[in-house]
Amino acid sequence: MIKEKTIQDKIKEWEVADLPEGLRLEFANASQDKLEDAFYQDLNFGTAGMRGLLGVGTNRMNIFTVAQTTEALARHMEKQGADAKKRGVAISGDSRINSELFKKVSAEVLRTHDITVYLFNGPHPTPELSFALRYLHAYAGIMITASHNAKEYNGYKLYGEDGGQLPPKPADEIVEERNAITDIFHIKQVASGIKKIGADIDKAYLEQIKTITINPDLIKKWGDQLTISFTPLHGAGGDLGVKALKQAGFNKVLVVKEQFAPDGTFPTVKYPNPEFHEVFKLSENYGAEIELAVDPDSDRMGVGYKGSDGSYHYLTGNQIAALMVNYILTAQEKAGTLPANGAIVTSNVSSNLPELIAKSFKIKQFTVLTGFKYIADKIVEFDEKQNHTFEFGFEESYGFLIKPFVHDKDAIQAITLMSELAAYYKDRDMTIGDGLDEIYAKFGAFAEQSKATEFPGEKGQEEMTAVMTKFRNRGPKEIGNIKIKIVEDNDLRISKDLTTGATKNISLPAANVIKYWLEDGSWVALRPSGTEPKLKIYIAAKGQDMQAANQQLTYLEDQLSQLLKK
Ligand SMILES: O=P(O)(O)OC[C@H]1O[C@H](O)[C@H](O)[C@@H](O)[C@@H]1O
Repeated sequence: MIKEKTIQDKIKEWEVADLPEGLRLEFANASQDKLEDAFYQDLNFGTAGMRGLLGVGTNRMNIFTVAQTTEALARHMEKQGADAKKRGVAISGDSRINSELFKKVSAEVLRTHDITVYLFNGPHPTPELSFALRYLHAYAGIMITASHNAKEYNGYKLYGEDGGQLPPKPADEIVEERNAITDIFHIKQVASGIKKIGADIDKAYLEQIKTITINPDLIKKWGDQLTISFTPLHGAGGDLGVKALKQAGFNKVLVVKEQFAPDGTFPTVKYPNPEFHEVFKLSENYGAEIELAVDPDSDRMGVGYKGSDGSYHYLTGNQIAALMVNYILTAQEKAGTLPANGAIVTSNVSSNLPELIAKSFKIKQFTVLTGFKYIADKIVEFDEKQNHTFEFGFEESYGFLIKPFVHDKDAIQAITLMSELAAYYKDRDMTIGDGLDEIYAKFGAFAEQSKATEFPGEKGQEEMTAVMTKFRNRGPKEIGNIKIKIVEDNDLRISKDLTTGATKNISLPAANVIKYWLEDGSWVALRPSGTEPKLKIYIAAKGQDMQAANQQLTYLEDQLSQLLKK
């Protein structure tokens, strides 16, 4: 039994350790509060692996915590046998501060265990790493990125041999290995025998991207006219993004120059997050018909379009997904390529509209928990059972996957499809917004929103747990004047119908999510984020038309915030 170290034990160890200059200075100047936050835990493994502030401490991203986690992966692989080690690990990273350094440390730790290492040269997108894993037949993958977080953060995503983010079981095993590594300052590293990759994988990945195009004639018709602005937000996706659009036949791509070069300080944006409209400020100057933005590791995409009034409008992740599902299935039906056993996969806090659209084409829908790894799991299951053709996967948090040659969300695929979709509406003399209205008229109006409240630090964690417990214990019967019909408590994995009292088991794994289905078909859900110290609140309001749905959304938002204050 290893005795757990106290915060003070850990601080003492770091005090005498041989730290690089930057970390040493930070340590020396840190306040007591800061030190406590930096040492109260080892960096958490959440929805998307390990993510945290750069800096000194066990609760921070630095060369020591990165080496420790990689050593844990290596020990885990030793236990899997010679084949796993021979197949090896592919390592990539985005443009963030220290991404290159952490890639190097990871590579060198693995090499001491004689594990094959494929190291991407320079910044590359996350979906490309996912693709590379199956392309290289590697055993695992490491992606150094903190996705869309501010520049102060970095992170470490672990991938399995199927190209998906590591599911909870192996992730837990690696965390256990990590806990057993008590001296994190003397983890061995060797620099020899690292295989460099990059241009070769770009080429193979871009070849696959060609399969995204459904209607090449449409692109031939509009490719020289449709204007598209594209920003990688200082991240890793610029080069591949431009190449993907070019090869598909879009010749009017206006690159947002100020944000094109990889730069981990993200000089033009505070949060390089395409969920936020602010990131499009510079794009707007380019005056394009559609605006595409991808986050620094190019797994998420945001979209804006110029409305008939000449101003820009921004879509939510749910709206983008509805448009995409509608376009894919419509275009495939026309081309005669719609599969008979097609299926889409969505998370339990995402919109139901894509499901309604899919069902109108006799395409099935599957629900999973938040975390794209669960969508990837479904793809693997479809492959094994040969029972469904994967047609689309998405999460409301701006993550989309069109073709399963990647097993994670892929913004390079998404910008390619989105451009074709814009051409489809242009061909019909419509904007993307008109396209959405057409969908609402057919399937019903939905207004959705995801909001997050910050609960930082150790105290924040406790407060967030308390909010969830309070909701569970209080058991509201209505939100404002709208009755709750069904309560889904995913922690207990029980769904209860409040009108009949009947209960059903939820087949999803346990997770801290509560979802209230209201009698008018709207729903609200609460869950602590698994990547950031935030409580996420999701609202999906239904109405006769968009005005009614929006009104309902405002009403529910207001009522819910009152409930949260109680
Ligand atoms: O809501 P969270 O737990 O913070 O997760 C938000 C998102 O984080 C990462 O990007 C994961 O890859 C996604 O699958 C997930 O949806």
